[in-house]
Amino acid sequence: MKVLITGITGFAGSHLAEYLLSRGDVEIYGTYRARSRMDHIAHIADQLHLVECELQDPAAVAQMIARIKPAHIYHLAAQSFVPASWTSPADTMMNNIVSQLHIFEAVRAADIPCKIQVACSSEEYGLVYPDELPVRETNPLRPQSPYAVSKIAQDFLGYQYYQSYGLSIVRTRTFNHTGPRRGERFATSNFAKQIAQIELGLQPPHVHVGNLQARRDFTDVRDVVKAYWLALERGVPGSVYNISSGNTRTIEEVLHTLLSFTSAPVQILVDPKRLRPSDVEVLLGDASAFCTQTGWQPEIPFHQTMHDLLQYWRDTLQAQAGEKEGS
Ligand SMILES: Nc1nc2c(ncn2[C@@H]2O[C@H](COP(=O)(O)OP(=O)(O)O[C@H]3O[C@H](CO)[C@@H](O)[C@H](O)[C@@H]3O)[C@@H](O)[C@H]2O)c(=O)[nH]1
Repeated sequence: MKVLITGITGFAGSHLAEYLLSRGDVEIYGTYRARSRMDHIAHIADQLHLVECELQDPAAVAQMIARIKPAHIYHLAAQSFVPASWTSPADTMMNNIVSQLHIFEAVRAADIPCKIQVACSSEEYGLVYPDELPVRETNPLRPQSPYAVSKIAQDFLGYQYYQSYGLSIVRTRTFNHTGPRRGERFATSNFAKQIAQIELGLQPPHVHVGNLQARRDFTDVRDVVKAYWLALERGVPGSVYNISSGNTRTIEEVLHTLLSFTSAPVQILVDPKRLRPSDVEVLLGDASAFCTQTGWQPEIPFHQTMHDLLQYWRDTLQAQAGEKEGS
């Protein structure tokens, strides 16, 4: 079976490719852009069919889908960093909404029996009241960022293309996920990188942070990509599913978990530039609909995820230092 992963060079895309390869029953195609970095997939690149494709170009997308004729599309490519959606809101809308429209239109034009997973987000819930927790798929959406609005548009377009044209679309509203290869701008990875830099003497012993009071529901990316596979194998087309762990913790707790793995003395400094115009205060998801439908359960404990993320940064920084010495 041919599967297509948009954004295969990214964080979730690279983990999904690894997971699908471990299953051994699929032929994997993946899109990247001219400026994409290949580090996350370099170790498996010879087992993938990589296709350069700008998803904002409708003709390129149509040609690519008509040629590959994938049975599954995992649409993971996106502008996924919430703060960037305030500095470049139009770019976020184009990347997230328009690219997805091009994929849907290309599948319609190719007239192929293709299942599509749309990567939506818990950010869509935005402002959630205490009596609404844990949040279910039926909760009102009260977005707190342009990014959240873009994900609501992706989500509702998925619903509408299913209703209007019968496209076999499953929407996943994934709560925060992290692990090795997480982009360094995101809180967990940013803190882990800073700690690893402090250990190596590459930065003074200060960890710079933003809003530590926000609460998030974290799942390991390696569990999340299994959920994406199950979403298309066992999910009901037209449906939307939360993917979450059912646990919430403050960002301060996340930081202290990471700090528990180091003996480096560290001072925590709040950087006002890291605060957002409006931040989602609390996210805690109810994934029971997805678990019941697909049998999915998150397996990797949060401590393990944080440990592996810190180790990822230690290894990455040491490798970079080795390269500099060698050159
Ligand atoms: N990035 C960042 N966030 C910080 C920092 N300090 C505190 N935070 C807080 O940590 C929380 C998590 O921020 P991010 O890791 O940037 O993730 P996010 O905004 O919750 O968005 C992530 O999860 C969404 C699902 O809910 C995803 O859709 C999105 O793409 C992203 O992965 C936010 O409340 C943010 O204000 C910091 O130094 N950097």
